[in-house]
Amino acid sequence: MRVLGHVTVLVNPLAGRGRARRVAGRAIAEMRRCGVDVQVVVTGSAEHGTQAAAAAVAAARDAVVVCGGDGAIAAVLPVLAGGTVPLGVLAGGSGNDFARALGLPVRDPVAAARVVARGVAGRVDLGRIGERWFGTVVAAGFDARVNERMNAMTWPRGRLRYHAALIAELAAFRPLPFSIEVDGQRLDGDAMLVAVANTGSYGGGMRICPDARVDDALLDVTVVTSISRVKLVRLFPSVYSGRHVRRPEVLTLRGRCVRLSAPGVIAYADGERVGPLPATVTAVPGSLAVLGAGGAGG
Ligand SMILES: Nc1ncnc2c1ncn2[C@@H]1O[C@H](COP(=O)(O)OP(=O)(O)OP(=O)(O)O)[C@@H](O)[C@H]1O
Repeated sequence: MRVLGHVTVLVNPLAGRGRARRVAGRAIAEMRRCGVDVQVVVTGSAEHGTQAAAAAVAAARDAVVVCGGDGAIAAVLPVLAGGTVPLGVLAGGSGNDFARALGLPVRDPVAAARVVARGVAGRVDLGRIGERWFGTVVAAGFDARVNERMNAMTWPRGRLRYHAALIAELAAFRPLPFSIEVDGQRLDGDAMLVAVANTGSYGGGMRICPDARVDDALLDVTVVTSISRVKLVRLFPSVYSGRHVRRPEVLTLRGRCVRLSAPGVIAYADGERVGPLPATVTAVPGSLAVLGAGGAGG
């Protein structure tokens, strides 16, 4: 087996509420056992992650490996996008939707370490929202509001906080007047949410755009049109299977360039706050080299 020479592992200690630290311990030991020279940087912020990735590329390391979740991966995309230094992923976040979409191991740190050590990279698409790169999904509307509300809460912890934010937002939410343009085709109307996806899921397996593929050079768009709260609650469980897209109140679109506008609506990408709409989202085919990519679709 050919083994990768020198890699830098960036550990996000916040990811997965501490899970990344445990994953890092096991995965790094396995990489070293395989003969990889591993330099470890525990990063204190997303900015620190970006800087450490830039330093690794400048130092001609063979790969930048992120031990964290989708947010920590997003932090290194400005450095790695468009280049040849591959990203390695040791899934240590709560959701790990990017790793899932690439078919990388998300529950087995030793298996993830072996994928990195093998050193075989494939290229996948990324998206851009404005000037910012993303790997998974841009969310705007109800789901982004839940995210926004959850980030402002300090209690309860974990999954419960998500559900508490969801219920609170549901009580307050009104449909939003969106304008959506996909490759020049415009659609105006009230909607609960719009998601623009490079890969199929967000939030740890919620398959909001279930047919999105990371290597098709296209973005998938899911629009949940204006529906009652009761219908929205009923729709929610089907997002886990992706069956919601079969319902008449859900529209799906596909294209290379998506323009979104809706007054006062905040966009999120890779679970991180981007800012208020309007925004232009584009697909950038083959822009990221990833170790072990090419195993799965999503
Ligand atoms: N390299 C980094 N080092 C430290 N903190 C980071 C880094 N990258 C991002 N962060 C911050 O840590 C938070 C959590 O990061 P991350 O997304 O990696 O884990 P997660 O939220 O548990 O996983 P997921 O996004 O897959 O659900 C981010 O919202 C961001 O504020």
